Amino acid sequence: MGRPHVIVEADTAALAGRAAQRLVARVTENNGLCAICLTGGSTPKRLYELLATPEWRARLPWERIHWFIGDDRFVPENDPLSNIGMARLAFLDACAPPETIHPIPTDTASPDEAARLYEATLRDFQAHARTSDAPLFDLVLLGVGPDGHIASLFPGYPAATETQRWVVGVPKANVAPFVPRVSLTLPCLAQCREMLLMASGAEKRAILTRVFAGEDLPAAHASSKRGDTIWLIDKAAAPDIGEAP
Ligand SMILES: O=C(O)[C@H](O)[C@@H](O)[C@H](O)[C@H](O)COP(=O)(O)O
Repeated sequence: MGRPHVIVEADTAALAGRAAQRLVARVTENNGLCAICLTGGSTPKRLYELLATPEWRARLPWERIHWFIGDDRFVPENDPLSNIGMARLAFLDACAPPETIHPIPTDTASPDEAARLYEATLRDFQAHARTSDAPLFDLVLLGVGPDGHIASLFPGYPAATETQRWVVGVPKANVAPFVPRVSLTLPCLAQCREMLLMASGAEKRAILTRVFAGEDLPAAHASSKRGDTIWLIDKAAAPDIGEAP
């Protein structure tokens, strides 16, 4: 990848505020139905909680924003490991009309079956709810794991190099304890006006150094094919790559 566009904020609270501003900007520039792809993890949780506060809640046209999830564990939504469950608790259930929330269907027979159904949901949404020239998503949010994974695309596993399918089952990966997962793929995540990758804390500095050096890692291959790719990080996570713009 080329040198990424990097925004460095002072701390996690400032990072969440900047992410909320960008989300509002993406929604405001689209007068039709908006589509936002959420992610799991601790960093975005701060953003989600911020969106539920009266100040930010009032700034969003909730009835025309549709919420998807970039990956999830194959567990019920009320399991503490569920990404959509976390997002529901943090803001969706309080703010978003139920029909605008699109979870990965984990009450199905297998992760592969869930992937097939979710891909059909996404393709149907793009065909019928988006205007013909719009990419699938207005905004894709992502976090990065210490091994350079994004969503559930782990380095060295087939899901990370999938080129055709939009959603895949992830039956194993080198994390313990592992729970089978379902993940959007790089070609699916790339269909967005903005990809916003968030990372905070000193424990992310080493992996960001490797990603920004262009190592062969899923996080280094993640980019928007239809718009901007932005890394939003805090000072503690920032590698020594020069001054932020
Ligand atoms: O379900 C998950 O855990 C995510 O989808 C995963 O890709 C996450 O975004 C990264 O592991 C970063 O997580 P943190 O923000 O918690 O470090």
